[in-house]
Amino acid sequence: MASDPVLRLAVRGSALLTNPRLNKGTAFTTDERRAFGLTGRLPHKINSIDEQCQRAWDQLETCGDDLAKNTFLQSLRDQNWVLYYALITKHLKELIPIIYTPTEAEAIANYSHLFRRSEGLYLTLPEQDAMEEDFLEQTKGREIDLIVCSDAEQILGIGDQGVGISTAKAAIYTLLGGIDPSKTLSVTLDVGTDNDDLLNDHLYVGWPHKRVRGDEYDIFVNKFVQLVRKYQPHTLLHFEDFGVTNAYRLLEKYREGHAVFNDDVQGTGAVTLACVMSAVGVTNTKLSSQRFVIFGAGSAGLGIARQLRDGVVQLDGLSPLEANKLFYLVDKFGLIHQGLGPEKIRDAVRDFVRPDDEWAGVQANEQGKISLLEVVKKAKPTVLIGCSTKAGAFTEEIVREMKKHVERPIILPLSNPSRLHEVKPQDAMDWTDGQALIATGSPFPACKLPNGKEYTVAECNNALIYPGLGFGAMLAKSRTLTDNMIIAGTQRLAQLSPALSNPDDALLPDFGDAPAVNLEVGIAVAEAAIEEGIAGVEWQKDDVREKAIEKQWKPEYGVYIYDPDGES
Ligand SMILES: NC(=O)C1=CN([C@@H]2O[C@H](COP(=O)(O)OP(=O)(O)OC[C@H]3O[C@@H](n4cnc5c(N)ncnc54)[C@H](O)[C@@H]3O)[C@@H](O)[C@H]2O)C=CC1
Ligand SMILES: CC(=O)C(=O)O
Ligand SMILES: [Mg+2]
Repeated sequence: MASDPVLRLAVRGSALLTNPRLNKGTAFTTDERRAFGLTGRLPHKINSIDEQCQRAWDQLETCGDDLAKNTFLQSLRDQNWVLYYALITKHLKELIPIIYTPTEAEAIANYSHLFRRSEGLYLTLPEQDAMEEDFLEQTKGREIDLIVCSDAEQILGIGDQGVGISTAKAAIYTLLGGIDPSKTLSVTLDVGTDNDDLLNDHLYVGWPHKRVRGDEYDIFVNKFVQLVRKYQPHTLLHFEDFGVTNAYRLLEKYREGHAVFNDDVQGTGAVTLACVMSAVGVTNTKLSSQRFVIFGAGSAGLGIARQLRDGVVQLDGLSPLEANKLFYLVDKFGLIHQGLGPEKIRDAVRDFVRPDDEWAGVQANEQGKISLLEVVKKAKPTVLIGCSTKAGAFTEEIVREMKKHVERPIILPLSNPSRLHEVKPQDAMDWTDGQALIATGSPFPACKLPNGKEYTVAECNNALIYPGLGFGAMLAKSRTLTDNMIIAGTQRLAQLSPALSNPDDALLPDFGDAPAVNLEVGIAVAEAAIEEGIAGVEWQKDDVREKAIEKQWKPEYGVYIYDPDGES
């Protein structure tokens, strides 16, 4: 579906040129220029979208570095949505790392200094009396499919940024999930920040106040969620980069009765399960015969542990209790084991706490921690996953120790951006004599193998699956996003893994194929919703593919007809 195949518009002149959803720039046709009062506002030549893309690409290439490219693309989006999405779609592999991880981390860290134009809805705690009015100002009369919101407490691996991320995540929904950008809304929930650099920066654009927590925070977030439920009850509500305690609490609190999704928990869990399923296919073993060490037990780490555990239960038939025993979680206090005591063990990790007697006699380090190295020595993991933000944590000693006990170690350093990865893929490959199966959170170049061949490092990033999960839930008009729907999407992703047909190939599909992959994920998710009886559509499972293709938004210009009674 083109953005708007035929649109009847009452907007004219500069109001049309400054509306990024409607603006076509030099692509307005002669008839449109005459009808909308644009003849004198545009140079003579009428360009095709391909010519516009070429011009934008040439300009982009003059930008000095990736951050400047990110800023350029941001400006382009402010001017012309179709051109922005068309350009990135044409150069997906090169430009996703510019508008998303790793460059987006730098853009968010510099948000206040790069700020040019408002984007989405800003809801600030001290101004919450006006929240309903502000919300309606941006949503009234609009049919919104998706709201991406963030309180920016744990942005990627760079921590508390006060404001940021939602717009990049929403753009990915359009690029990789085919979701109409006019049906998305990015929301910043500004509850202050504990980042002193921002608080001391007089150009900081957010609310310069310590981050508000506790009841006051809950009331503010609840007010927002209730507005979504009241005015946009069918919208998918996507939570991104909340701090770990809020991430789990909010997901549990709101997921019943509304399609709510936490990307860092569920999206990361799903893509990692797909990746491990693919690796297990290469090693010709089963999920249930793995031993998993997860380093960093925050939103992502715990989401991964739960999703892998549920995968073991659903796919291999283990009981949840048996499946829990396959996991060893390591966080700031070292291995999470009973002896740490209740103040160091969050409720959410309870399923995975190791018994003390199992570790009797194991050497704790000088701070009393059972270190990652000791865990690797004793647990002999087949899968080592990093989501700790601790760059270089998978040292040579640790990786070599892992290799002693397993022929093909599965090593997934997932922290973002690239500089925070727990190990460089090439190092992990060298230390395992070319035997490691590797995927990373941000894009990395291929590794050189001892036999002179190259190994493609898959990007295990939730963007390979969350746009499809969201699209599928929306397509089926599902009231909730259930675990079954997520597993269905995950299995479809795993089936598309290149390693399935060639064990030397990447563990996950290439990001250049991410739109087609997410479409397949979306179809699987919508089919699962229909099977579960929770879809809100009249049509049947057999119709899903056709409906999905029909609903995909494409960055193409529609035809505009002037109509004084049309959209103004
Ligand atoms: N590849 C992907 O799709 C995704 C990657 N991530 C990445 O994972 C990382 C973590 O993200 P979140 O889970 O959202 O953050 P988080 O703050 O919820 O979790 C980080 C965890 O690591 C622990 N940690 C920090 N330093 C440590 C150390 N030295 N040793 C052991 N544990 C340590 C923290 O205590 C915390 O529990 C980030 O870099 C993020 O970008 C997150 C979501 C998706
Ligand atoms: C990819 C992502 O969601 C993160 O790094 O937080
Ligand atoms: Mg995230």
